Amino acid sequence: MTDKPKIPAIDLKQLQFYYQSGGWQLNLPGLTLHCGQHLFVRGVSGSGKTTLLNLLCGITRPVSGELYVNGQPLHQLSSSARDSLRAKHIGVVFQQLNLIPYLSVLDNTLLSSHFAGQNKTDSVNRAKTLLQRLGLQQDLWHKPATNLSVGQQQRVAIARALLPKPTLLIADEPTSALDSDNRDAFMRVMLAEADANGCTVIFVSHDQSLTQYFHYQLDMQQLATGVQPC
Ligand SMILES: Nc1ncnc2c1ncn2[C@@H]1O[C@H](COP(=O)(O)OP(=O)(O)OP(=O)(O)O)[C@@H](O)[C@H]1O
Repeated sequence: MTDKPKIPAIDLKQLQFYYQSGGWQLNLPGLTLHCGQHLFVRGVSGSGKTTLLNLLCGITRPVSGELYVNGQPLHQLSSSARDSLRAKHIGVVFQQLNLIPYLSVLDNTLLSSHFAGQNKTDSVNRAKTLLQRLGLQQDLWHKPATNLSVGQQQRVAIARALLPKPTLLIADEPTSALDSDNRDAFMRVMLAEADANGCTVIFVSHDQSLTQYFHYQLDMQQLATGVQPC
């Protein structure tokens, strides 16, 4: 009996995207990433890194081409179906973090498990453990997110993204405000959590020193010419 072929975590083919205002275009011939692989993406400012992440997590839809995430055809799904897939399976850390200013650190963290439909008591316990491992101690948990420094907010954002144990984690410059000790702790917690849950990671950063943490690295120029990470 032969093994069933494994479904890639990410599989894109001849993907094209441009904004309504025109001018700039993203053309990606192909990219395949398998479950559990961790990819570091770099590129000069304006090369399309954030646009690529928005496509991969279904916030925007490609103009043409095919984009499969865990076998789901994102290029064919409605906006609400893409939102539902993201809530259940994709953890995202946006460059702007998108924390709710008036909610506490703990409630911001819990939002992801709420949208994923997970058990509240289990989620609260796991959220507290994650926050602690990221160096955010109990005295901060009930403060509004806006009372935190940007580096602390970045750690809340990764805790929120990791909480529901996503199958795909997408992070856009999530460590830009962290000092080196907190950045290293952040990377260790993020990747240990990802490995424990078989989660695929796509991580965008300008910080070249972080490439040591990843299985593969690519720049946007390589992606635009169809270079594969393996
Ligand atoms: N909402 C938008 N409408 C029109 N053009 C946009 C929009 N967002 C980005 N762009 C353009 O698309 C291109 C890619 O932008 P994107 O933000 O993806 O780049 P980036 O590599 O993430 O940049 P940075 O490293 O500075 O964050 C740029 O030329 C940018 O001006």
